[in-house]
Amino acid sequence: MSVVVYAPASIGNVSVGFDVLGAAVSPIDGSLLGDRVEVAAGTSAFSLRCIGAFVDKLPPQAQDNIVYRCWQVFARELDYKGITLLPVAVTLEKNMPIGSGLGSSACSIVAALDALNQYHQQPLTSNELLTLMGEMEGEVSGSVHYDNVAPCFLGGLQFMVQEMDIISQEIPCFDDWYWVMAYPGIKVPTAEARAILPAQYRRQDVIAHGRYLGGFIHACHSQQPLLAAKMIHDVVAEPYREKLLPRFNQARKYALEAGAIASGISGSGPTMFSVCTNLEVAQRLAKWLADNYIQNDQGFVHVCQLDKQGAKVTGSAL
Ligand SMILES: Nc1ncnc2c1ncn2[C@@H]1O[C@H](COP(=O)(O)OP(=O)(O)O)[C@@H](O)[C@H]1O
Ligand SMILES: N[C@@H](CCOP(=O)(O)O)C(=O)O
Repeated sequence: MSVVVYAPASIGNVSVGFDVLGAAVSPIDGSLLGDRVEVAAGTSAFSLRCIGAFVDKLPPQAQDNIVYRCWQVFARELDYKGITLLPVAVTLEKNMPIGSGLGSSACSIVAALDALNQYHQQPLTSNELLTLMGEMEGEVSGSVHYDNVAPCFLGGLQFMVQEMDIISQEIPCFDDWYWVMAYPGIKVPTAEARAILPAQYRRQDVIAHGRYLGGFIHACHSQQPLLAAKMIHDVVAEPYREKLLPRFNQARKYALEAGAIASGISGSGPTMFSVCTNLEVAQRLAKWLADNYIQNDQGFVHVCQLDKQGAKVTGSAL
């Protein structure tokens, strides 16, 4: 018996909520934009086989793969609970480019921990799993943030509450929005994109950030899509990161002139997202981005919508 889990791409920050907002997305054409992990019976405590389009971008040594660390912390938690750890053979299908701004590490982390937990008949609660997921993200990016792993695991648009033992809760969003995701094909390591951010901000930026974030959350709850779109502004990270994204400003200007209602950096980049309310506009923009924002054959553009389910067990073995 084996378990295969698919974990979707995510948009960290969603521009307006640095480290506290994240959205899971999936291509409307049904193609996979996420990693898959299979856990099967092993002949030793742990083995790892890696396949997939971006397998050659992974660390060559298994012990440097975050999936291995996921198994180690999962084993730690079972030991605390006095539960027997089963020998496992793990397969990672690496479909997500690394350093992409699409939550690539989160996809592997979520798929691995969810699959290990399912294979062991779910000894850990969702909150316990999400806590481990945040710990793993902190290892690869230098500081714990949940805005990729929470939407990737739980689906939808997630707000990082982090109070009263609640890590994340879903915010109602707009299921009819089209999220055009354009990955240019170059790498921007999250850790580096976090290191360049200032330690302090001006009062006026703090006030603006509070207005945008609070306004966005209010507009989502009161279902005012155009107001929500107007609030999608990043005064925390984008002013410092845009220089890491060649052609981003021109692409964002084109997107808004072409009919997108919002556009920004996905996670720490270089992927950019643009929100459209009309499929034809989204598809026309996707074509333009493919011709003008993509920089090599590793790049791609997908028209997506919110993935409301998040991580899911899939039938097909790897
Ligand atoms: N299975 C994995 N998937 C993605 N990154 C991994 C994995 N295992 C180890 N890593 C390492 O984690 C780091 C992830 O880099 P990061 O910039 O956070 O990527 P992303 O922003 O796409 O998640 C890289 O140094 C990468 O080598
Ligand atoms: N809040 C994080 C999000 C990183 O997303 P990723 O997809 O680039 O890993 C940040 O902005 O650093």
